[in-house]
Parts: sequence; C-alpha cells; structure tokens
Amino acid sequence: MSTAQDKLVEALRKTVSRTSMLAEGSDPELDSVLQQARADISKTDDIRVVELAMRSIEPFLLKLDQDRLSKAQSFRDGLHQLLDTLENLEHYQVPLNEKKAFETSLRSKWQSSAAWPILLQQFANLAKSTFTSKKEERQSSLIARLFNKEKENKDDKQSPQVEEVTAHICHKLTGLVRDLQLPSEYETQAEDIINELKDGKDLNHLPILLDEVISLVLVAVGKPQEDLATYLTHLNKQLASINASIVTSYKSQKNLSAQREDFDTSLQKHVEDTNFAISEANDLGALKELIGQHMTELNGTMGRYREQIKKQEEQSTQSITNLKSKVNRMEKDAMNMRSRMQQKIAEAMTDSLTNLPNRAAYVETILPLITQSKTTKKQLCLAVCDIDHFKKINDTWGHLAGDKVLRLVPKQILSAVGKEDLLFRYGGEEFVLLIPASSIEECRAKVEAVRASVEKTPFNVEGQPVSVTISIGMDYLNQNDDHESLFARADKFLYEAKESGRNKVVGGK
Ligand SMILES: Nc1nc2c(ncn2[C@@H]2O[C@H](COP(=O)(O)OP(=O)(O)OP(=O)(O)O)[C@@H](O)[C@H]2O)c(=O)[nH]1
Repeated sequence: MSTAQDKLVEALRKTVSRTSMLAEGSDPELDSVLQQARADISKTDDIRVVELAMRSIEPFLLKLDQDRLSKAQSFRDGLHQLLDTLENLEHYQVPLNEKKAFETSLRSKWQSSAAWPILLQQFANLAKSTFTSKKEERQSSLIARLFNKEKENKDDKQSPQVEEVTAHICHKLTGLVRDLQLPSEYETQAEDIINELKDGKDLNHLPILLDEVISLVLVAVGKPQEDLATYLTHLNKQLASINASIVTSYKSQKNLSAQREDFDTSLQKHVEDTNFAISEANDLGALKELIGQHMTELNGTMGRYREQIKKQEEQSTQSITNLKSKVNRMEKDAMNMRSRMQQKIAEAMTDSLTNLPNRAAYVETILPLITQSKTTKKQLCLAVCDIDHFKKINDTWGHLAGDKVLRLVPKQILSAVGKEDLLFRYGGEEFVLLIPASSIEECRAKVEAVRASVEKTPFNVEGQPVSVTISIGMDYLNQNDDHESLFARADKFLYEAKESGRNKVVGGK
C-alpha cells in the first residue's frame, strides 16, 4: 500500500473511532454497533474494514439526527407558545428589546440541545421582566414579588389569571421533562419534578422547579465528561442556597435577640415607672389609674413580643424543613453521580471484546502489587502471552473469526491459573498474566500449563479445526524494578520465544 493511502486509511480510522465515541450513549443498539465498529477498525490497515464500519454506523447516525431535530422543533414550539402566553397577559407588558433578544437567541440556538438550558434561563428572565413591568400599576403584585424572590404573605391569593399562566407554564415544563432522554438513575427525580409540576398552582415555587428542570436538561444533553461539570455547578448552587438559608437563620436569630433586649428594656422601664408612680403617689385613685395604664402597656408589649417570637419560630421551622430537603436532594445527587462515575471508570478499565481488564487497568493493578511485593519480599511474576501467527487467522478466516479466537484464548489461560492470578488484555493479540506470591518453580509450572492448555484446546471456526498456540515471555520482579523494566524483560523473552519457533515459554529461570 502507498504511503498516501496508508495516511488516508489512518485518518479515516481515527475519524470513525472519534465520531463513534461522540455518538455513544444515545441508543443501546447504536452503542453495540459502535463498539463492534471500533473493535474492527482498531489496528487494522484494511480500508474495507474501515468502509464497512462507516456503513454500519451511518443509518443510526441519520436516525439520531432526525430524532434530535424533531425534539428540538418541539422544544422551540413550546417556547414560542410560552412567549405567546406572556404576551397575552392582561396586566403585563413583555419588554420589547428583551423579547427581540430572546427571539434572536431562539432562532439561532434551538437546534443545539446544549443551548436549551440557556434558552430556558433567558425565558425565565424575560418572564421576570414582564411581571415586574406592569401595564397597570398594581402595588406589590404577587408575581413581581415571586420573580424577585421576595418574601410573601401566606394569606395573599393568586388571581385566576395568574393560576392559569402558572398551570400553562407547568404543563409545558412537564412536556419538556417527559421528552428528555435521561439516564435511569435520574428517572425518579424527573418523576418527582413532574408530580410537583402537576400540582404547580403556586407561582412562588416555580423558579425552584425551573432550576431543577434546567439541571435535568443539562444532564440529558450532557456527555459523560460534562456530567461531572454539571453536577459540580449544581452542587455549588445548592451549597450557595444552603449557605443563604443559614445566613438568614443567623440573621433572624440576631433579630430575635435584639427583640428580646428591646422587650427587657421596655419591661424594665415599665417597672421603674410603676415604682416611681407608687413612691410619688398620694392619691389612691390616681395611683390605681396609673398602674392600670402601665399594666395595659405592659400587656401590649408582651403580646407583640409573643407574636414576634411565634412568627420567628414558624420561619425557623420552615427554614429547617427547607434545609433538610435541600440536603436530601444533595445526597441523592451525590449518590447518582458516584454510581455514574463508578460505572464510567469500570467501562474505561474493561476491554469490550474479551471483557477482560484492559491495559489501563493493568497499570492501575501492577503498581500497588509491586509495592506490596517489595515490602513483603514475596514473588511477583509477569508473563506476556502472545497468540502465534494471529494475522494469518484473521487473513484466512476473517476478523470475526479472529475476534472469536481472541475471546476464547483468555478463557483457556484463566482455566489454567488460580483465582489469585490476574489476566489483562494488553493490546491486540497480547495478554499479560500477573502471578503474585508463588515460588519460582510454581510460577514456571503455571505458565507452562497455560501454554499447554491453549495448545491442546480444539478451536473451531465455521466447523473447521484451527490450530492456535501462544508464545510466552516471563520474568520475576526484582528489588530495582519498576513495572516498565519488568515488562521490558518479559517482552524480550517473548521475542526470543517467537524467534526460536513459537509455542514456547522463555525466561523465568
Ligand atoms: N480480529 C482482530 N484482529 C486484531 C485485533 N487486534 C489486533 N488484531 C490483528 O492482530 C494481528 C497481529 O499481527 P502481528 O502483530 O503481525 O502478529 P502475528 O500475526 O500474531 O504474528 P506473531 O506474533 O509474530 O506470531 C494484526 O493483523 C491485527 O490487525 C482485534 O481486536 N480483532
């Protein structure tokens, strides 16, 4: 093959591999096609394999594109309807400039799901501006206070029109949440939000729900690497809001102490005034009247103080309940994130063809084993096992047959070793076996048994017997070794095994 062609194949191979990684996680059927395609094209220099992989992926990508487009259209339409609702409100005026800016954003961004949270946030801001700029002057409207997140009096009643708008917004948000493709661990959270949206007659609660919807949208459109960033942003917000609650509680405590001091001072003043009145009194009737007056004032002060205490207590109880639910949500989020991360790490450490731990897992494993072995002075043996003439198997029987052999050989190797021994797919047709804590003789016997077991296993492809053997280079860890020097020696012995006729174990003496 010419160099130019080689380069073209290499470029195509990389493109297919990277594109497939980007598309992963959208559809289970597509995921398995992608995994297969990546396994087929890794290390091959055959342009037909690359072409085949591209063709197998293409229809899925087209379908994925169509699905995304129709989702984006319904998202855009939903936002247009919400905007219409705002414009039709009787007492409120949608600010023209902000409306235009929102429409421009919507026009340019609706197709990119990553921009949905931004669009939602923009809509929330537009709604806030609308509700604060009234056509008619209505002092301290509930909606204005809501979007300014001010405190409200529980007795305030929403107007029927406000209820209608709230219900409409909740309905649209419910549709959006239902349309999201969320990882299974977020389903309960989505259901919770949908339920809250269902009885969402209270505008006060809407900004909180909107924040939750935005974070769900972020999860749905996020790729795994963005997942963590989203989570951290979310966590940050939650922490900020908890901090705010604590500051409020602290302030109200301070407020309470100040009120108590005021009460004490006022009480003291009443007592002093009364004492003075008694000492100065020479007329019983006037004294009675004076004391009665002081008692009435005292009663009033006490009543007001009791009221204030009661109000503060109610607020404290409410803020503790809010804090508790925030902390619960944070714990839930953290647990979801932890399990998603663990799953991603496990996937990144596993070879998809053989299900064996891969090269990354090998490095993670051998480093602590080396430290342990050096400290305990126990043996650590490393054997590099490579299938002989594997290219010939691929060339004769095809890549699928090659893959089958690649899955069967490690099973054979594992059947000849113990539970404590570890096998990794190092790359291509090469496997690394780690045997900890055995004597040199035991190790050598084990590795020889591995080689013999593969040799005597009858492999079949399309009903035809195929002879499969492996060559092994092995050595033991010494005190000056790191994992690279140990591997280099075993690999050199593997080379010698290949050079001296294959199907052999060399080294480890
Ligand atoms: N089917 C399949 N083939 C693979 C995979 N990974 C690597 N290969 C192929 O493995 C072959 C390795 O060939 P070589 O390195 O020349 O080694 P060999 O043919 O085994 O020869 P010796 O090692 O010298 O005995 C290449 O043709 C690769 O394309 C895989 O995941 N599946």
